[in-house]
Amino acid sequence: MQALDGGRIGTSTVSIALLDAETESARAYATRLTDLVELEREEEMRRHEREIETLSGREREDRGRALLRMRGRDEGEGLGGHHVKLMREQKGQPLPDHEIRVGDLVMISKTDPLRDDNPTGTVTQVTNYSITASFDPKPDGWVFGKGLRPDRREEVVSGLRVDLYVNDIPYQRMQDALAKLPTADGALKQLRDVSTGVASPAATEPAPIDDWHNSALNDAQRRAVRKAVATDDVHLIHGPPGTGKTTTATEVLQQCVDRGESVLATAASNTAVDNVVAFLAEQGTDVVRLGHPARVNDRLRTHTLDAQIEDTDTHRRSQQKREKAFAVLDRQEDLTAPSGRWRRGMSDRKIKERAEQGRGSRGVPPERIEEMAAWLALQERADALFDEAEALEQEAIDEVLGAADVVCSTNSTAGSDLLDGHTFDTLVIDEATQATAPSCWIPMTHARRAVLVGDHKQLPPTIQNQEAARRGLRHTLFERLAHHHETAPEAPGSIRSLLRRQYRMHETIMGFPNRTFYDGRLEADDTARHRTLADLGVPEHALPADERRAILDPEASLVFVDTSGIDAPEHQRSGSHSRENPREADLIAQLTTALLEAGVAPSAIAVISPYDDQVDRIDRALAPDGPETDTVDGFQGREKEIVLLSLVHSNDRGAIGFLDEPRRFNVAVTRAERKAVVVGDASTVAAADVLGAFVRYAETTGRAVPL
Ligand SMILES: Nc1ncnc2c1ncn2[C@@H]1O[C@H](COP(=O)(O)OP(=O)(O)OP(=O)(O)O)[C@@H](O)[C@H]1O
Repeated sequence: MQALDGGRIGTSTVSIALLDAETESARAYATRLTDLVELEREEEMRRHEREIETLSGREREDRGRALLRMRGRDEGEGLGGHHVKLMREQKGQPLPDHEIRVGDLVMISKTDPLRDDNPTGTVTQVTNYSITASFDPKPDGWVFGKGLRPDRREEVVSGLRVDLYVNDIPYQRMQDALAKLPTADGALKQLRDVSTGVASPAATEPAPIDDWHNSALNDAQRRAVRKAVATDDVHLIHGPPGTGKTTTATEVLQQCVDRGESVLATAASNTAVDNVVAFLAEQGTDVVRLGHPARVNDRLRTHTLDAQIEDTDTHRRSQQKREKAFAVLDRQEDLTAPSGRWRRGMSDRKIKERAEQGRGSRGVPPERIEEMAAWLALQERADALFDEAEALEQEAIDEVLGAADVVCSTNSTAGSDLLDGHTFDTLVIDEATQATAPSCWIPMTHARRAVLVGDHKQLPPTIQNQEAARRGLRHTLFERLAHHHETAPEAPGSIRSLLRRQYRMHETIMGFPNRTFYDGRLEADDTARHRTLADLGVPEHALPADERRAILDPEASLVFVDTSGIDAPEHQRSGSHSRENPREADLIAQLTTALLEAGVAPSAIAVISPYDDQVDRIDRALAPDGPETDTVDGFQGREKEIVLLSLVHSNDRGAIGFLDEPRRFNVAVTRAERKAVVVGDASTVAAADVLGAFVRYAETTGRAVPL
């Protein structure tokens, strides 16, 4: 092989690289991942098809994935094909809430949404009143309401249905990022080769740091920051729940800012990004959060790019230009537009020439021509003003991005046009073990080096297609890097830092995940070890005298409430894939109310459940200004003094659905600081290994309260 290397076969040069079963060439790696992303995309389409089959149009509209009673207007040829504007049949009616966004694929149908020949198009614009999509080829006439009613007097009102078919943008961005890998050079090539195991990470000495933003960091956290800040390519920060991964990542970001670097921080989910933004903002770092303000936590809206742009003078100037443009367009109203009847085939240039000469043309009187020329002049003026407004808007964006210390976004949004051409000195991906490799590559193509933070014992990325999962999409970049460059975290050249001391949970809450998931290597910091509700000044006598007192006892930090003795069956709403348990929801509402009445602040409590429908039910049972409610997946990375968890499942089959993923249960029980109350039916859930072990742990070490 050595003899062959560098030689020629025909016109090709032979290059021999060392590959084993686990290392792939860059091209093979990118191609494989691109194929897996495509499988995911197809799976999403199939899921929409299945939902279209099983739900009525009205039900799908209620979920925001279809729009009924629509009509189409032909907008002519444009970028990407033939444009059609879709609006409610009734003029001027706004669209209901929906999930359809620019870049999504939508399908139009009239009688049967499952017909193979229904046109599909890409959404190019969304307003409160309309969706515009481009189609190639041009859809048939029925889409534009062409045709006559049987009485042949009036145009048919279309009665169209628009269905969300696939949210294409994230897939496109992943594939665009992967497409850059085979021909990458410089920093991206090194990141790629270290990730595929072809190259070794560059050896660096930990950076000396004297000024810490967070002086509370422990030795392991400081070591992790020193190594991350010094790395030339990749560093991994690994730690169980509450060990301060996000805290450490925040320090890494701030140290990089201090060194004058440009910094990008991302995560797969909006919640995780919000979490990083909150940490940074708390420390007074200037952050700008990319992404649609509607998907950003209310408290953090002021950090969004949109909000910050609105505060700039440049944006105000842009708005003024826009207003002027509209005023100019208003003046057109009194003039004759150069449309079919008066234009008579004349080009714009011809109209202007004739107007200058004061001449008419083929039955169009000179005064009409003059009006049309004036109309055209106003149009040009308005167009120029709109262009200037747009340029100023771009300037405002650049201003805000340039002034920010740290840019934060989801992995996917890092692939938006906003960051086109931007390369950041350092990228930090939080909760990287919850992101697929293609998702991480989106921000990685914008970075010189990357710090990945995660814990592979918490929730993995959601993968919809089983084949894609099996063929490797479930292995995250974090895991792959850890695997390729496996050395003890303490070893000098290791690319991995391990955090072990947790600052969140009372030791009884920590005990179960520690023995089940972390081989007993987790230790509780003294500040957290003995924290209970009693420290918050909740007196036992303030609690109700019924069985709730045993459950809410301030000294009991881990309580399992067993509903197997009462009639509390799970339910499934019709058409829903989710689950709910009304009795559990009522019980949780009563427990929460008792806590609030005993003086606990709503902000100290969170109620979580694996199921959306149960969260929704509990949410409705609580007062609007009551505690936060969320799914377990949505609450990953978060913490609260008291967490109530509703397991939901109660059936004769021992079926536990979402809870069959032990990592989801790990996330769920590790959110509480002082008190975790888990409500569930032991006779159902204990059939599963991990949950069975948890019930036994609660009986022996925590507290079990049978109802
Ligand atoms: N060195 C420290 N001293 C005191 N408190 C700390 C320290 N490090 C972290 N904490 C606190 O511990 C809690 C958990 O930290 P953080 O959210 O960063 O952990 P995490 O590892 O990211 O958790 P998760 O895995 O659940 O996302 C936070 O309240 C944080 O302020």
